[in-house]
Amino acid sequence: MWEEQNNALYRKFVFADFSEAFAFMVRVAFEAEKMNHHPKWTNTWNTVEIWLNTHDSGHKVTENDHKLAARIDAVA
Ligand SMILES: C[C@H](O)[C@H](O)[C@H]1CNC2=NC(N)=NC(=O)C2=N1
Repeated sequence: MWEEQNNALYRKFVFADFSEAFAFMVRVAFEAEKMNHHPKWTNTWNTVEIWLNTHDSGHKVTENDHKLAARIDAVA
């Protein structure tokens, strides 16, 4: 589930291994490009952590962040 913390939507995704995690990141990258809205994220082996906010709006959580979060859930 996404949590709101420090003006960002945050969620941690854990996969079976690095291949699954990286394939997810590729799917997210294409969704992000389509929206021109991009995640801040980290990857450590099978784990991807994502923070979403809108720097163009003073680093606040906006509708675009909720929209990208929903698209990320759909490709997870
Ligand atoms: C110029 C371009 O539209 C902006 O820099 C976009 C690109 N991707 C972005 N991604 C996110 N998460 N927030 C933004 O404010 C943002 N702005």
